[in-house]
This record gives sequence, structure tokens and C-alpha cells, in this order.
Amino acid sequence: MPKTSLDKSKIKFVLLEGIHASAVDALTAAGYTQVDLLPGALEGEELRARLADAHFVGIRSRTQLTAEVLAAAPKLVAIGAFCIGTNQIDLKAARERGIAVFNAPYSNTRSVAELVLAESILLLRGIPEKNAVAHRGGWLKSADGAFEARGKTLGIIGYGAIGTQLSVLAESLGMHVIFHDVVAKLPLGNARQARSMEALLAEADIVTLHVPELPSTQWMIGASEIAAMKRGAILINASRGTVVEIEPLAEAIKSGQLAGAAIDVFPKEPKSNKDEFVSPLRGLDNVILTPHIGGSTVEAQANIGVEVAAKLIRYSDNGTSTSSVNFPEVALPAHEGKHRLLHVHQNMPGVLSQINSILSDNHINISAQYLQTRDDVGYVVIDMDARSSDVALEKLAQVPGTLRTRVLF
Ligand SMILES: NC(=O)c1ccc[n+]([C@@H]2O[C@H](COP(=O)([O-])OP(=O)(O)OC[C@H]3O[C@@H](n4cnc5c(N)ncnc54)[C@H](O)[C@@H]3O)[C@@H](O)[C@H]2O)c1
Ligand SMILES: O=C(O)[C@H](O)COP(=O)(O)O
Repeated sequence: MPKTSLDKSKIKFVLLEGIHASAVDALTAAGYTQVDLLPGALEGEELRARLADAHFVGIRSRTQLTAEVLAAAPKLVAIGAFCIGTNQIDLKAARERGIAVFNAPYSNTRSVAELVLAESILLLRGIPEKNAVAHRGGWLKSADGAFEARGKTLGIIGYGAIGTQLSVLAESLGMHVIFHDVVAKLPLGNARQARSMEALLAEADIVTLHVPELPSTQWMIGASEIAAMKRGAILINASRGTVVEIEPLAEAIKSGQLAGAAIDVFPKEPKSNKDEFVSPLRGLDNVILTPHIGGSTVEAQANIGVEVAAKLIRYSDNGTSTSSVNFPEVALPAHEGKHRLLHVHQNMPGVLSQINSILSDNHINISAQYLQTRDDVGYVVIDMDARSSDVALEKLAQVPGTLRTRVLF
């Protein structure tokens, strides 16, 4: 056997944040034996120490993979975000180190949509407050401020995978759906695109947020947006904690400007289940507070485990990088009987011609070559005879601008 491909028993996976066992099962079935599964998020020195010899890391929304952390992970080949959001990862820094990032863009979307629909019904009926009062020995039997969902207007900000599913579910209850998105979207069913976010805020009985964390979505709902909502409306945020300003929201609940709210994500979330949750929203009975569990269902987590593990396995075994959120996307066939050399490099003129000169000067006969670039990084894949891969790897690793090389067989 040539010595270039890393034996699967030597490839180390570190899975943090209680990733579902389905991921471990998938990795084990694919022949990977070194899989460390940890229940919580890590940070600082503990995180760096764990990543020092890891080839793959799996995280959820909590673990911050900054440029500094990635610099302390010299062997890292790919990152699996076992969730939708990838804002916790420095995607550019990862790409510039030749590290591909994969996520699960759909597996938990139904869980979030169902939760938001349930919260809409509960809040329209004032159930959180009635429930809290009953727990304290009170009895709030009244129809005042209690409404059916039928005929109410749901305003969805961010009409993507979650927003659209929620749209369909809400219409099945007889709700009117309006939405706002920065991209033109096909309205599903009888849903209607609002003229602007302001128009949506003015019309909706319930406003729900389903946007990613971006500079443009940071604090997009603050005091003036809340003031622009109908008096007695409801606000729901299960997107990211940086999207809604909490202080003005708490004030609006106390003043009656908003009748209720359901908040699943917060600007500052506890590091683990052992830490205290601190928020100005605590103690407000008509606010549903949930600990970032919009996507936390058994079904979603099991599916995410399988989906992201499959992407990491495919990238590790075959080099295919399609659906990566930060990396050049290359779809590769099997390379049976051949050795496959993967070369990740800075995207600058001349790299490919240098690679091909080396192959030609060393009389290396290639059977296939694939190239894709993304921003500042290029990814070239070369299939060749087994006897050539040792020398090709040694020579191509020296090409100026090389970020990373691997050989698969
Ligand atoms: N609470 C949870 O547990 C949980 C679970 C899953 C996802 N999420 C969050 O929900 C977000 C949305 O998920 P998704 O699957 O629907 O994502 P998506 O990418 O499918 O949809 C997001 C939509 O928001 C739109 N958008 C972006 N910027 C906008 C802006 N400024 N104004 C209006 N629309 C804007 C996009 O065009 C897109 O249509 C994720 O990015 C993630 O942060 C939270
Ligand atoms: O981005 C996501 O998918 C959600 O925020 C869920 O994150 P979690 O896996 O940490 O629950």
C-alpha cells in the first residue's frame, strides 16, 4: 500500500454539543472508529486542545469556531454544522485554511415551523399568562383578549425554508399570510408578499422572524419597529438572538403595545444547561421563553445526524464538496482503481498551469481532472494511477499557494 492516504482508523472526529447518535452510527458504519462524542459546547483552551489533532469537528449553534480557534486546528479537513445556522463559524477563515464547512439546511425546519404555529395559537388565547396564574393558584377564566387563529394575519419576515413551511401550515388553520423577504419569492397558497417590512409590521396580528444572522438582520426589530406594529400584536423570534432587541420588547410587553411574545433565541444564551438564563423578559407571564429548542426534536436531530455525517463521509472518502457553505463545490464520481489527489490552493493565476507542468514533467498520466474555485480558494482534484500518487503528492504540495493536499484510494 502506498503511504499517502490516511488510514480510516487514524482519522479523528470530534462531535460536540450532544449531536445525535445517528451521526456516530453513520461514521462507524463507514469505517471511522475514532469518534469522540461530547455532550456540551467547548470554548477557549479546552476547545483548542480538543481540536489540536482532530481531522473533522461537528458542532451545533453554540460552539464558536473563530479564526483563532481554527488556527489551533492544523489537521482539520472539514467542519460539520449539525444545524442550519453557520454564523458561529468564521467561514472565510475556514476556507482560507482549506477547511470545508457543511450544514443541514432543511432537517429541522419542520420542527421550527410547528413550534411557531403552536406558539401563535397559545399566545392568541393568552394561554402562557393563564397557565402562569393557575400555577400560582389563580383562576383567569375570561374571553377577554383571547382570539381564534382563524382569520388572523400572520406576517413572516424571511420567507425561506422555515417561513414557507409555516406559511402552508398557517393557511391550513385559516390564517391570512403575508411575508417580507429581501429576495423575490414565490408566494405559496394564498400568501402575499408585503410591499415592505413596514407594511407587514402595520398589518400583521403576529409577526414571526425567520431570517439568518447577518449584518443586515442585526437588531432589525427594535423600538421603532415594535412601535410600528399593531397595538396588541404578537412577536415571535426563533431565528437568531441578534435579530430582536430585547429591552424594547420587554418594555412593549409591559406597556401593552404587544400582547405577547415567544422568544427562542437570545443575544446572550447560557453556555450550558447548568448556567443561569438571564433576560429582561423573565417574569413576564405572556412571554413564552424557550431555550433555543426550535429545531430540537428527536426527528430533526436524528435526521441532521445522518445528513451531516453523510456529507463529511463523502468529502473524506471521495472528495465531493457539493452543498458546502464556504468551499468550492465539486461533484466527483467514484475513483475505483485510481488514486485521487485533492489540492486546495489560493485562487491566483498560474496555479493550475504549475500543477499541470509538474504532472507533465514527471510523466504522470492522469485519468480525470476537476477544478472549481470560490472567492479566494481553488480546489483541484486529479485521478491518476496508483504508482504516481506518492510523487505527485510530494511535488504538488510544494506549489506556491498550496493550502492543503490529500490522497484518497
Ligand atoms: N431556533 C432554532 O432552533 C432554529 C432552527 C433552525 C433555524 N434557525 C434559524 O432560522 C434561520 C432561518 O432558517 P431557514 O431555514 O428558513 O433559512 P433560509 O435561508 O431558508 O431562509 C431565510 C430567508 O431570509 C431571507 N432574508 C435574509 N435577509 C433578510 C432580511 N434582511 N429581511 C428579510 N428577509 C431576509 C432570505 O432571503 C431567505 O429567504 C436560520 O438561519 C437559523 O439562524 C433557528
Ligand atoms: O441553526 C439552527 O439549526 C438552530 O439554531 C438550531 O441550533 P441547535 O442545533 O444548536 O439547536
